[in-house]
Amino acid sequence: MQWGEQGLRLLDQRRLPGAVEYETFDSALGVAEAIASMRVRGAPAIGIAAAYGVVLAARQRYRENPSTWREAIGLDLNALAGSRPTAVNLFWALERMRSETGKIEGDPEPHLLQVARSIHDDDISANRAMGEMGASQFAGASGVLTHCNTGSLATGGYGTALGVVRSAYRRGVSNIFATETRPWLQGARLTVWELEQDGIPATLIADSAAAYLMKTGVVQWIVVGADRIAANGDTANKIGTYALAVAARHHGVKFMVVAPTSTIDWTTESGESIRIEERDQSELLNPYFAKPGCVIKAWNPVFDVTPAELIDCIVTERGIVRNPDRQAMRALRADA
Ligand SMILES: CSC[C@H]1O[C@H](OP(=O)(O)O)[C@H](O)[C@@H]1O
Repeated sequence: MQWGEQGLRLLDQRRLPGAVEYETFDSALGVAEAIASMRVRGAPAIGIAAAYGVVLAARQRYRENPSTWREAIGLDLNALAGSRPTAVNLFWALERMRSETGKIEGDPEPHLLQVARSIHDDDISANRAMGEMGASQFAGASGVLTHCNTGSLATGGYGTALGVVRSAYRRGVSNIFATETRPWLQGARLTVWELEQDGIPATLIADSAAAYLMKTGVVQWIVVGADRIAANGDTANKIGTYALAVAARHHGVKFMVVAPTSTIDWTTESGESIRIEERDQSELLNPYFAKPGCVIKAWNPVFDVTPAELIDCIVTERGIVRNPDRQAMRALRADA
């Protein structure tokens, strides 16, 4: 993701790994569509893209009418907020940008661009810090399994859970596994592509092979990202994460969530209240079944919620919470 004079340049993640194709977006509505269509995806990356989308909105509305741009960008903010429902980073970034608008005199673009860039840069710094903190928990471990894509493609850079994997590899963890992560294949298309680009050896497995892999004893940790963490530590993440946590607990494998504190939603008491995005059934069903009157349908929730009691630790840039619950999570609050 790169900002330039023409706007926001995004890598179309739907085309990876076979094609590396970029597109530049010059409007907030364009960025909203890029998020909704998953050209750009991953909770932190969605938030950062939305922040740049607010810059584009302010640029456009200020040019239209310097006196009413603050009111006019409301429609753009709503479009960005409506792009995807689960990742709280999107709403955190939009509120962060909106809160700046009252401070601005004259052309809003320079000020808002500076804030968007700081959100981007802070995310990369947080990821590098979390990478080291998370990897420091792997003492004695030789194998780790990760789910979905939580790398540079899903963040401002380096990654959350995949950042921990990158740091752990440098510390000698050599058995790295990635699930394919059906149906959108973030693991099979994006995670192993990122690791190949880094020259980091890894093994792709079918989602359905994960429990069997844990039974072999070759992995000691599961490390995943998050889209929304509730105040009690319940964590919404890519569909399949909950099953991994259940199998991990059964097999004595440790379970780590890695996410910046912008992923924690303090207004949501528990995972029961987290809205789970359901995407079109065409992302799951073979085109053969896309015919009038077909009796076969698909249910395509793309996130699930892992209860805090199945999570051994949550790694954030503000520190690590072990055995998360409501009380333990309070240490991560900004006012803690
Ligand atoms: C650090 S990415 C967090 C999170 O976002 C991914 O979802 P999606 O690919 O649908 O945007 C996945 O749940 C990752 O774990």
